[in-house]
Amino acid sequence: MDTVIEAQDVFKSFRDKQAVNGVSFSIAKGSVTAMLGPNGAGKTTMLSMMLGLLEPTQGSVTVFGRSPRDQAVRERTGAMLQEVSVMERLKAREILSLVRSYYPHPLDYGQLVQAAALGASDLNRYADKLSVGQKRSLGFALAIAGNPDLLFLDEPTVGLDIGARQRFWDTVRDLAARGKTILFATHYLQEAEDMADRILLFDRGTLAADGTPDEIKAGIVKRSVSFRSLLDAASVRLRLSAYPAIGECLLSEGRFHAAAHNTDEALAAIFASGIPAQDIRIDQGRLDDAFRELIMDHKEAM
Ligand SMILES: Nc1ncnc2c1ncn2[C@@H]1O[C@H](COP(=O)(O)OP(=O)(O)OP(=O)(O)O)[C@@H](O)[C@H]1O
Repeated sequence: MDTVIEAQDVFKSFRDKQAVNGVSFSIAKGSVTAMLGPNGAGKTTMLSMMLGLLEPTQGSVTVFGRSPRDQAVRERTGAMLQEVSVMERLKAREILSLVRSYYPHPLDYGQLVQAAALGASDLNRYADKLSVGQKRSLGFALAIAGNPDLLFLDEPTVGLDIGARQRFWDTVRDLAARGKTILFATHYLQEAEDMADRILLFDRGTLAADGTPDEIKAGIVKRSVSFRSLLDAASVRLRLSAYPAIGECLLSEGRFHAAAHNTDEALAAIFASGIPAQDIRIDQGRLDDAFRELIMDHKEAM
């Protein structure tokens, strides 16, 4: 594995606040990783250390085998942070050209305009007069202006409408297909599930989980089979109790929900039990349930 980022036992404290508390991971070249976690979990602090904007209090972070502050590393790295500040008294097109000129091998101007999704008249406007969403799209174009090998995005789609969000992820997909390494922090579980091949789940400064979206779901998501039946709850539970494939069976709003690790075996058990079951559904569980559960388990363990 070609390692692009290596974080080893990283701690970061601000006065008496422990923002990152012993985090280790490595990021492989060409991977798309989502950093998930509730507010204040330490995602931005971790990103800032990978960008060389903050120094760890303890532990080490290397990018391309060097310090994130190294000039050679900075030239290969792009970042879109939560607060996109645009230079005053410069038009959008002027900022794009200026930022391109900082880099030895910038992306094509046309590609940047496409990523910024700005029309000719908006490109001619002063950047500080653009809407919040347009500023963020411009911020994204600036992040990729240097044709970076590594891209950091901190909650990149906040404030973008559906169309802009779609365009944004299409561009990210293109970049990933070209072997770029991408790390993004998000609160949107669906984005993490759709876009990332790996999720780092942060909770109060530590890593609560690390795996593919499927692994995270498989580890903790409760699958169940639900159905309606004219039989009463006691009879249903009594009949199902003979089948180890079925866990707890709850009755909610007229539906029985039978917990099961293997829903095929659970279905077979329901049929074998002779329970007259109707309107049978299989629920494979959802990532946001998994996420909530992980955070809860993690809190209890701490
Ligand atoms: N410069 C700072 N000085 C003091 N405390 C800070 C500083 N930066 C971050 N913190 C604290 O460190 C903790 C982690 O913050 P961080 O911004 O990394 O979380 P986050 O996971 O990115 O949250 P969010 O999802 O809200 O952006 C928080 O309690 C925050 O208040």
